[in-house]
Amino acid sequence: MEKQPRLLCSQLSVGGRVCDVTLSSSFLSWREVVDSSKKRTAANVYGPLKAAGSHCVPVCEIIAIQETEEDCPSTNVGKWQKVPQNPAGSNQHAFTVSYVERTLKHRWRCSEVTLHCPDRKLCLQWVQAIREQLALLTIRPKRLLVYINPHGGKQRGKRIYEQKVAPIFSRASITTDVIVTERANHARDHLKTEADLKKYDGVVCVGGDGMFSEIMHGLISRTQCDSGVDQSCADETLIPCGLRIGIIPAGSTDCICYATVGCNDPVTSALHIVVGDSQPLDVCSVHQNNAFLRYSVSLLGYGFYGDVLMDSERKRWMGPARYDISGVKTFLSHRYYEGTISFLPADGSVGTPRDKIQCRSGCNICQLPSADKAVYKVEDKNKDVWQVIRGKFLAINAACMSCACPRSPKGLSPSAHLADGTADLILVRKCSRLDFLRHLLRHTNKNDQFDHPFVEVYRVRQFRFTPRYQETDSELDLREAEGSSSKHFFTQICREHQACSCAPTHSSWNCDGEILPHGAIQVSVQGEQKWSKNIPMGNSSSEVVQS
Ligand SMILES: CCCCCCCCCCCCC/C=C/[C@@H](O)[C@H](COP(=O)(O)O)NC(=O)CCCCC
Ligand SMILES: Nc1ncnc2c1ncn2[C@@H]1O[C@H](COP(=O)(O)OP(=O)(O)O)[C@@H](O)[C@H]1O
Ligand SMILES: [Ca+2]
Repeated sequence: MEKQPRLLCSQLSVGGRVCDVTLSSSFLSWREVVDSSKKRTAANVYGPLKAAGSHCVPVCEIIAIQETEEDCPSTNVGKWQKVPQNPAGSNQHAFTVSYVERTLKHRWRCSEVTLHCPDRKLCLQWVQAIREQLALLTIRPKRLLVYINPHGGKQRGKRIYEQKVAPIFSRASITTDVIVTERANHARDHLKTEADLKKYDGVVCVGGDGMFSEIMHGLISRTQCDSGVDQSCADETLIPCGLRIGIIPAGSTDCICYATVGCNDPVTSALHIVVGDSQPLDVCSVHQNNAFLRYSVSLLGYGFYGDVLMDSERKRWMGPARYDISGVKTFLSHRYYEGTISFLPADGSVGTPRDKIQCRSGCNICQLPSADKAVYKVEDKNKDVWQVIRGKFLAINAACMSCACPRSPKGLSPSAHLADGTADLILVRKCSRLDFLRHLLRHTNKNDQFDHPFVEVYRVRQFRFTPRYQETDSELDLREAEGSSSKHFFTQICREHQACSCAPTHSSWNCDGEILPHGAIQVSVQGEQKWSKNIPMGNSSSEVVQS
């Protein structure tokens, strides 16, 4: 730890023990004063007593500070009144500091410590000094606009917010305007046209990926509209949004929260929001022939995940279990889809989907500014050449981030980066049910899900997909020229007789958990530099923050 100039240093009492308490611009620390004249015991000869009595909290992780009023019942009047509470018996002036404590599996909790002072003047001096340090943390939000989807996940959004999140915001003196949505797209429309965004430092989404997507669409559309940017043009440079989005997980998959924070725990997310953590995210824009369709930040999946979603929407009443039932049903149906995928590969400097590098908060690759990425460029002849793959697929997935979630803790693409300007394109070709099951099961364990001959994965900047039934005559002719003449004859019959029994099967896209019925799409990953302000709050990996 780098030595910081001390702002304040006193001997205060913590839990009945006298401690040296120090405040610097970076840390608040307290260490029990060990009486050297005390007889040495086995416990303190080797130092554990001293170590156990030593604590250090980064100032940036202090949630709040307040003067403590210590009350206890008076015996004669039956009322509560202030009495001295210091076990040392010498004072009644204390202040309480609430701070972040890291627990297992990336979870954060709010802890408290009460420090007793010998007099009020010193107590106020400490409260003032800590408040001044907190006031310097300007990245922290003060006013938030909160949208709650009461029907997401197990329908616990409202309760989660009221019981677990609101008390933390209130302790951190964050003021909120809360809107419980009354219909799908309520939050999106409100953000797009009505909300007075100047009043807020951020927007909070209480719900799942679908709800996050609604809010993201509202904010992006509002910003583009205010700036006169036409979203329907696939090549248009988008204007960054000025507000961050915080996620309180209360949905069914919560993959955007899980993949960014490392867990789907509402208290952890609330604490990340309070301390002002942020993480830029890549956003994919999805178009069809110059018509804007949607944005995506997690999964764009055609075939298997599109079909799971389509089936699961009819079972919403089941809550998150709908995905398991629809997953099994879709797996058993074993449908495959034919089509053409073309993609623009990413530059080699952003790594590969199989390099086993895990993206974390502060990731080196995501932090490279785009100009530096160009300097690092590995000369790659294929860089600007579209690659084309035709075939029969069980699933075509594009993951802008790992898509880690409780069902798959490492995710669909474990090495995908959060903000590198690329997506991982995963093609699962037609294979046997058993092979597909092997592939799916590898999402739930440590084995490499890409290590199958029928799975291909590419890191891409853009891609296009055209299902066979939407291919133009010239595309079909090209394909048929590659195939046999009998195939050509067969295809002609099918194209001319739409009602024949061999009509192609259609899937739809799963776009962050929302159904996109369009088959043919064009997708571009908007570089993170364009989205550096449109970021979820509450999403740094604790492993990095701890280091
Ligand atoms: C037989 C064992 C099968 C195990 C398969 C496990 C594979 C899990 C991969 C999960 C990828 C999740 C990608 C996330 C997508 C979400 O955006 C989306 C919407 O989330 P929400 O709004 O919170 O509901 N969720 C899904 O599409 C669910 C996919 C579940 C597939 C089983
Ligand atoms: N009040 C509401 N009533 C019905 N649907 C809503 C409401 N608010 C939001 N939605 C929609 O619910 C869908 C699912 O929301 P989400 O929070 O992602 O839950 P889940 O993770 O269970 O799918 C989203 O498409 C969102 O637009
Ligand atoms: Ca990415």
